Amino acid sequence: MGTIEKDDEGLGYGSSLPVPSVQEIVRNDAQNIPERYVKNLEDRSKSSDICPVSNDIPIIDVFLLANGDEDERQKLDIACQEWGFFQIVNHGADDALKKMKAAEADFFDLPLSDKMKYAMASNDVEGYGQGYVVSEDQKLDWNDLLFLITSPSSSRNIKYWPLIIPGFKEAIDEYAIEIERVRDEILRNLSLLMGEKEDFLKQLHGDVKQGMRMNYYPSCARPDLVLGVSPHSDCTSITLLLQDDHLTALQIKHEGLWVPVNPIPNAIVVNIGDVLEAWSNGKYKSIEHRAVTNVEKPRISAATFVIPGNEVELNPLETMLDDDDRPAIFKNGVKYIDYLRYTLAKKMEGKLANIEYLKLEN
Ligand SMILES: O=C(O)CCC(=O)C(=O)O
Ligand SMILES: [Fe+2]
Repeated sequence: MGTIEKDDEGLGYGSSLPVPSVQEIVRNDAQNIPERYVKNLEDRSKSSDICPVSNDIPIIDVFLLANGDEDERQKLDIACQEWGFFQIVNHGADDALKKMKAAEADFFDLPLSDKMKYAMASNDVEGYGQGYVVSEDQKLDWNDLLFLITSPSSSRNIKYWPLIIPGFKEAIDEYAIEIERVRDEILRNLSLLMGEKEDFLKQLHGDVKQGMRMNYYPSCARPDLVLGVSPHSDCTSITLLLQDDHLTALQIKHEGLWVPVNPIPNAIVVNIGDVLEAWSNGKYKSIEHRAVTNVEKPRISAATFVIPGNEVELNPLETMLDDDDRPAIFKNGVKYIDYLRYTLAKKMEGKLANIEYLKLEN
């Protein structure tokens, strides 16, 4: 099936102001950190806020889940309640994952003039640029990105796709299919855990889309002053993240401290987004996370966002409610598109500012 060329309406999700490429700033002068990237003192990473051990982040075996292993499903339940983050292994997507990482590295290796051919339009969040830039005086993250809607193929806006890179499209096609398979396995198990039929959550997404945010974090002479990505929760149902096998940079907020997510080679990091928190009436938690930078090497990551259809409502599910023990804490009737637009109109500033929009007043 061919991919349609869209008109200039964009996704209709929102927009982000154009800012310089950080990769280029570092290429021109690696020692100077422009003022716009120097975070306010209270927002910087401090060693006293970082948890010294991070071995507790759950590891889930997808092969066992797919075989109906009840213990593994219970592990998933605990992971989603207590951590909101876990790493998955035995997912069977090793080959696709390697090609995906290589294709992404090829894109950021292109000269700036080539990358700019895929720059975000002024009314869109898809394309090459930065996200969540809403004012000229806001502090910026040490990050460049390429955001693409990858599936269904009818939702792709091919003008943002760097098809000059041999194998780029094939790598994304293959990876997107593998991710859908893994996504469906996780959703199937979560449906059962939520007391629903196994295809329930998949159906609930309506016209589901997948979007991929490919992140490039240049090395930084002063990682203590900047952040790769500011603290945020994802406005997805779930997110599946590929990260560098050797650099620890992702951190999640757990019991008041930042816990580094040590990479496991070939694993995929999965996190619960705000949508699943609302559907589960708060049983499963979307977790605030951020990425820091390092002096030595650039880092790339690729987050696949599972995005429900625009009109899908974020009501807490009946099976997750109980008048006595679990009264509703999330509203009925909020449409996904309204929530997404609300979050994209603000800078990234943690989880609360977003999730409050979905919660009932107490
Ligand atoms: O690069 C990372 O490790 C995190 C990226 C992230 O949180 C995102 O793109 O939403
Ligand atoms: Fe994220």
